[in-house]
Amino acid sequence: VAMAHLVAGLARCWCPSPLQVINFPVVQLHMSLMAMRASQKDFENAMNQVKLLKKDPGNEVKLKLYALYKQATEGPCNTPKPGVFDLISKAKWDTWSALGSLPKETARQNYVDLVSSLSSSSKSSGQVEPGADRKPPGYETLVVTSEDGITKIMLNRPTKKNAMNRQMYHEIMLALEAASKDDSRITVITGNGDYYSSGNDLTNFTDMASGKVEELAKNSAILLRNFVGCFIDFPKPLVAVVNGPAVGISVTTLGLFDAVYSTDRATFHTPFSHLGQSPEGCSSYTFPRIMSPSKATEMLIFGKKLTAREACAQGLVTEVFPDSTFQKEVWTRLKAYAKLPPNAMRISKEVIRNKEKEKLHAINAEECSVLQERWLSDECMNAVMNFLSRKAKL
Ligand SMILES: CCCCCCCCCCC/C=C/C(=O)SCCNC(=O)CCNC(=O)[C@H](O)C(C)(C)COP(=O)(O)OP(=O)(O)OC[C@H]1O[C@@H](n2cnc3c(N)ncnc32)[C@H](O)[C@@H]1OP(=O)(O)O
Repeated sequence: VAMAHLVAGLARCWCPSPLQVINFPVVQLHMSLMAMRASQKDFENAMNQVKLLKKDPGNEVKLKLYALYKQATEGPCNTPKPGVFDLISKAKWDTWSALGSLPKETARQNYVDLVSSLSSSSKSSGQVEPGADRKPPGYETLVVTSEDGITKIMLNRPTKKNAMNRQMYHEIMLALEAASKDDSRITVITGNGDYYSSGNDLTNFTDMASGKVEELAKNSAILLRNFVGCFIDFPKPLVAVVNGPAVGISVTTLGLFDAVYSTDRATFHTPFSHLGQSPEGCSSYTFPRIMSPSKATEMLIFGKKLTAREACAQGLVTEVFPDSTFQKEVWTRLKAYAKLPPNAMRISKEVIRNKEKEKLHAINAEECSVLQERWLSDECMNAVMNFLSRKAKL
């Protein structure tokens, strides 16, 4: 966020037009950041402090520490990706790779900052209620609960309209993996607050300021491909409870859900051309099939925003409910569905979806590779800088 503000600040102060922003502030940005970087001594102290932590910081934080340590000591991840079944090594590899080309010095500073925040929260743990430190580790960007046969994954960055930062992409993958194996029968994704999700967090692009943009784009394409792959492969009925407007990737992935229930307050739009980007989430294949090629063009190429009722008429949304009764009606219905025999539901999903899986994985791979190029284009860079410098609302 600090980086985003810096970049936005630079854009406003030094450039009359956002079109000129991309190339030159990077060096100055680097220099000002260098001044506040941690020394090797600070880094070593932080490594010792980690061993003294009284409270287990939880798996997410441990993964983050691991990735930052590796990045600070070895640089970007270039080891082969572990197999899909080696979950722990894969989670470690994913977290490290997601750091892209983050410079070693920045990783060292981030590691020191993270340890320092853990140490201060661990010092104050004497004031919290007894036993609180035995709470199971949770997610930072999600609230995941399981009851009445339903696992609910709630996107939980309401002040950012549930924009998906890198952490959220990783956490959604982990939550889907866990939900696929727990004893729930249906999995639901929904949002906290007034938005379902505003799509990709555009501050994800601020890492571009640290150089090695090609590598960052490549790692982001891998992240996106894995993320969408989890939706393609999800084995149980997956339902979206769209509690408010949805943008970008939160719309395209709806084509991979088994049912989509929406409040009448929601809107659906994919401003890819406005952002110099191209469709993802397999929407280049699912949308023309769901809603006809020309309606898909209006959404995916021209960025037309649909109301919930329009999205329902075009088949993207299963049913629309008045906002005042939305939560009550949808959850009553889902609880009833969750009483159905789980094996029958899972096998029926397999019969419906399995024919398409291979095709969808191929489409996903192609979309990600096209996007990887798009992210490096001037059109995309300029659109993101526009948003970060508050010149455009999409
Ligand atoms: C090489 C790098 C690659 C990057 C990583 C790739 C990973 C995979 C990428 C997958 C491809 C996905 C594509 C998409 O999803 S495209 C869609 C992207 N989303 C947008 O373009 C929406 C942008 N947001 C807006 O237009 C408006 O914020 C919105 C209309 C959603 C709401 O407007 P409103 O006026 O009601 O509210 P605010 O703008 O004041 O928002 C409140 C705060 O939330 C922040 N916000 C909202 N959305 C985003 C977002 N998408 N990214 C970052 N931040 C967001 C907003 O800035 C406000 O923050 P502050 O309070 O701090 O100002």
